[in-house]
Order: sequence, then structure tokens, then C-alpha cells
Amino acid sequence: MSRDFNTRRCFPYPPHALNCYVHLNSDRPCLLPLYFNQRPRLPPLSPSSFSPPPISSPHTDRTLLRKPEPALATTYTSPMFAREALYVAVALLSVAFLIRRRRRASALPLPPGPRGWPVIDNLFDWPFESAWIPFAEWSKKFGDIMHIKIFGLHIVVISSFDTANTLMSQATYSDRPILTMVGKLMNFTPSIVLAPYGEHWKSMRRFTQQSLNRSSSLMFLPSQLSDARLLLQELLERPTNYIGAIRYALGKNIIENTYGIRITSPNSEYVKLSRETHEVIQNAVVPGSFFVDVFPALRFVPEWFPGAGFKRLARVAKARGEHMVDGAFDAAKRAMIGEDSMVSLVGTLLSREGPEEMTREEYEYTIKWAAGSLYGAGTESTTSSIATFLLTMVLFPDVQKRVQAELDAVVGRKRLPTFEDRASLPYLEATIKESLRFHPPTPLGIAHRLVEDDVVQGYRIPKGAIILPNIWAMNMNEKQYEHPERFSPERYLGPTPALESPVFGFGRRACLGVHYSTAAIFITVSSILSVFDLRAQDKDGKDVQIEPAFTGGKSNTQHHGYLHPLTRIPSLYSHPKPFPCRITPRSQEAIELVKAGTSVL
Ligand code: HEM
Repeated sequence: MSRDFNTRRCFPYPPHALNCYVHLNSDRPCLLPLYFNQRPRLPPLSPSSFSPPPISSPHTDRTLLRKPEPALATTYTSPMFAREALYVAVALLSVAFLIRRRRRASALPLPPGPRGWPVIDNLFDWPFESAWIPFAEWSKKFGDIMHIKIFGLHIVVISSFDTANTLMSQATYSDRPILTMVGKLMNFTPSIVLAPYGEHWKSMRRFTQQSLNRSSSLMFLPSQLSDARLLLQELLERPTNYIGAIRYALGKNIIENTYGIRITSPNSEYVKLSRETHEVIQNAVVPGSFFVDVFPALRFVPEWFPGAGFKRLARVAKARGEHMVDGAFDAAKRAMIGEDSMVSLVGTLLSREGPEEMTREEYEYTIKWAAGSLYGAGTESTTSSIATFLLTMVLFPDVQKRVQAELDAVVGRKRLPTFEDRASLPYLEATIKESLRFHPPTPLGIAHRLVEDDVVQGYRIPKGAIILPNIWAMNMNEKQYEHPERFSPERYLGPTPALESPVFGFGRRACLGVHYSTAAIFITVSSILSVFDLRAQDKDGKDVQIEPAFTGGKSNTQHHGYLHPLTRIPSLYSHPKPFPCRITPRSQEAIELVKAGTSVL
């Protein structure tokens, strides 16, 4: 079996790709038949065509012995040669036609965008802080498909849902950018999030989907319920560290369900390792975070060289990453044979034979890398979603009251919510959808890469371009959402609900954790609101005004001095900035429920 995770050469172009290029990108009819019609036609072949030429020379015998003149040989060729000549002509014409089309396509303009400078292009225009907001502003001037270039690297930002959905669903748009820092230096290319579109990625995706699809992910619900209840206990005891507690509960659940390793504290080895590894990787995944992604040759600069802090950072991240991916996988194998074994994604896959075309070694390698990025892909995004939900609850107390009223009516005050209640809580579901729209956890999604030249809306998108969907701009599109700046769960109720935000991405690379994470969000926020009130108050109970604000870039303080103090790294995830949120139990009965809830399970 060919494994193409180290090379992009094995990219399986679909056989129809060329046809699509010719026809889909053309608004004119194919010119090939016209071209043929203009050529002088060959005389029809008839039996007389095969008779020898009339002999006009008296030197008949010698003429016949001579080698025929080339012109005569062409004119009087056999039908087999005529057919071959026709095939060659058609092939040549097709090639000429394709070259002409390609030339015409390359003569097309790139999508509009800010004018750059020679050589550095738009380097100084690139917004490192909350890039989705300036991009959305620019798109008002340049349109839904916008082009930005940095040192020759083409970046296309798409701000329309329909365009992103149409383009990014295609195989040619399903690759990931080649990022030197996170891929080559940190060695994370084989992970499911970063792997190039190819056989290795397809296998990882297939295996992961077997556990995370709508029906299989039901097996994780009991543990998600149990962890939500542990979280309530934690919030009762230490209400101020609510974001840390939510992050831990989600990370614990993902590690346990992925590897079957029991996690007992935030200091457990794999929680710490996963968190630390992911802290570095999540930023390196954003194209443009590191200069070495623009100038790959910089990776050969020695670590001691001034400004080469990225090399030291990469070395540390690589070692941590290997420890996490290999260590957790080995621990999962040990956990499978332990007395206290749990159902897990890795355990379930390892207990199967694996596909015939793979050796056992290849099968295990694929599972290891499929599992290795789930903590990273799932924890921050889900934590950010829940944090935004809580923020909207303190910003809009009327909505909070309405959610609680619905919970009281359906669940009552004598028990905690379960997954069976979900279908009966439409207002809560609408509020979750609206909070995801209000601020998406990954406002610029995860970058895709185009593997073939394309022409879209009369613009040329070059092969290798990085494609960034501006999900934030899509969510704030006035044509799609009435008063998009308003928080209004009602837009998701009624006979014609609004479009759900594309927070889970697009096409073949769309999020694999959609069912798992929406279940986690539901059980966490329903449990919290059924027993706690959230208020915009400081720790002394004084009301405070909150201006919603979200993170959009990280300074290098996160990177323990490996990078230059002026370096700012754009982050993949955007979280609400810390906001005052006083969490108090709704009643004595609620306190009893929280305490009982954890011991019941
Ligand atoms: C609210 C929570 C989440 C959000 C908003 C979210 C969002 C996203 C987005 C935007 C992408 C990129 C899609 C694209 O390239 O177009 C993605 C990819 C991915 N997500 Fe999530 N995600 C969430 C939770 C999770 C969870 C809980 C898991 C796993 C347990 C997960 C696993 C993945 C994986 C494996 C990928 C990579 C898919 C690929 O490249 O083939 N996600 N997610």
C-alpha cells in the first residue's frame, strides 16, 4: 500500500478532474468541434482511393521502383495510417486547446484584495490581531472572494457561506497547507488535522468516523453526563475558576474516551502533556504564524542563530508531541488489558483486524495519529463554545431566565438534566446555536489548500493557494441574518429557522467531533443553568457592566521565552476574554442535587 503522508505526489486526482477543469470553469461552449469544422476535410475514403496513381511518365518501371515522394506517401496512406494520423492530430489539438485555455485562465485576474508592495506583497497589511474582523471589513470593498499575498504565497479569504460551501466541498480544495513549523519541524504532519489529502488521511478519517458518527458517539453519552456532573461539583466548590474547570472536564472526557486511560486530576500526565503540546501547536496551525512557513529554507538556520527561537520552540514541541502521541497510544494498549479497562476509540479500533490492504504496523500507525489530535481538536473549541454561551447568559439575563424557565418546566427542580431531555428543550438548543453564531470558536476555520489551478467567478485561484473561510464574517452577514449583531435565539425557532453557522467547517475536512461536541455543550450548559444563576457581578456581588471581547492573537509570553519579545502569533481559537461571572446556586435544593449527582454516578 502506498503511504503518502510524507509526500504530496501521490495525491489521487479524480479521473474526471481534467474534464471539470475544462468544462466547469468555462462559460463558453467547447471550441474543439468548431476548430475541426474550419479545417479542410479529407476526401471520403472509397475503394478508388487505394488504386495507384495514374502513370503519366514514360519511365514507368523506374518510377515504380523509386521510393515514393513524401507528399505522395501522405496522400495515399493506408486507412490504418489515416486513422492514426487523425488520433495524433486530435491529441495535438487537445493539448493545444488545453494550453490555450490555461493561458487564458492565467490571463484572468486574481481575486481583488489590498494592493501590496513589490516582493513582500501584503506583508504589512496582514492583521495579526483578530484577523477575521479586518478581513470582514475588507470584504465589503473587495467582495466575498479576496486575495492576499505574502512573499508570493497566495491566500484567498472567502466570506460567503455559499461560495465556501461550494468550493471547499471539492476534493481539489481538501488539502491542508504545507506548514514548515508545525509539519516538518514539529513533526505533526501525520495528524488527522494536518495530514495532506491522501490515503493516510482518508484511512484516519474513516477509522475516527466509526466512533464519532451520529450513532456511535452515543456510546460516549454516559461519560459525558458523568463528567458534567463532576463539573457542577467543582463549580459549587470553586466557582471562580469556571473556565479552567470546564477545560479540564472536557479534556479529561476526550482523553478517557480516546485512549481508555483514567484521568483523576488536572495534573495527570496526559492532561498536562496534551495541554502543553496543544498550546504550541494550536498557533502554529495558523498560516503566517511563523516566518519559516513563508521561507521554508529558514528551517536550516541553526538554533543558536539570533532570531532562531522558533527552532528551539519546535524542538521542545516535537519532543512533547512525540511523548504525547506515542505515550498515550502505548498507555491505551496497556489499559486494554488492565482490570479497569474502559470503552475507548483506540481500544475499539485495536481490537479489530483492520483493513486487508494494511499491515498491522500500518494500521496501528494510522490509529495512533488519528487519536493523537483529538484532544487538541476538541478541547479548546468546545471550551470556547461553552465560555461564549456563559458570556451571553450574563450579557442577556432575559435569555438566561427563559432557558431556566424551560429547564424547570421540562426537567423540574428535583433532578438534573439528562440527554433524554434534549429534544424537549428547543429554546435551549436555539440559544446554543445562536451563541455559536454570535462568536465562532475558530473564526477563520482551519485553512485548506487548493491543489490545482481554478477559476471562480471569473477570477483565477492559483494552485497551492491557502483558502481561509471567514466564518465570523459569514455569521455577521446581513443578507443571511437579520440584525446579525443582535443576540437572538428566536432566529432558530419557528417554521423557517436561520441557517446554522458553519462553525464546524466545510466539505471533506469538516469537523469529525460535531456530534460529540454538541452533546458536550448541551449537557454542560443545561446542567449548569438548571442549578446555578450566572450574573455579571464581581466576587463581592457588585453588578458590573460587561463589554463582550474575544481573544484574537497571543503574545509570545505563551511560549516561554523561545520567541522574540515582539513576536505576536495569531491564534487558531478565539475565546471570550475573562469576564466577571458570579456563579451561585439557585437554591438549597440545587446544592443537594449537585452533591448527590456526583455520588449517584
Ligand atoms: C464546538 C466544538 C468544535 C468546533 C467549533 C470545531 C470546529 C472545527 C473546524 C472549523 C474544523 C476544520 C474544518 C475544515 O477544515 O473545514 C475542525 C476539524 C476537526 N475537528 Fe473539530 N470542532 C469542535 C470540536 C471537535 C471535537 C470535540 C473533536 C473530537 C473529539 C473534533 C475533531 C476534529 C477533527 C479530527 C478535525 C480535523 C478534520 C480533518 O482535517 O479531516 N472537533 N473542527
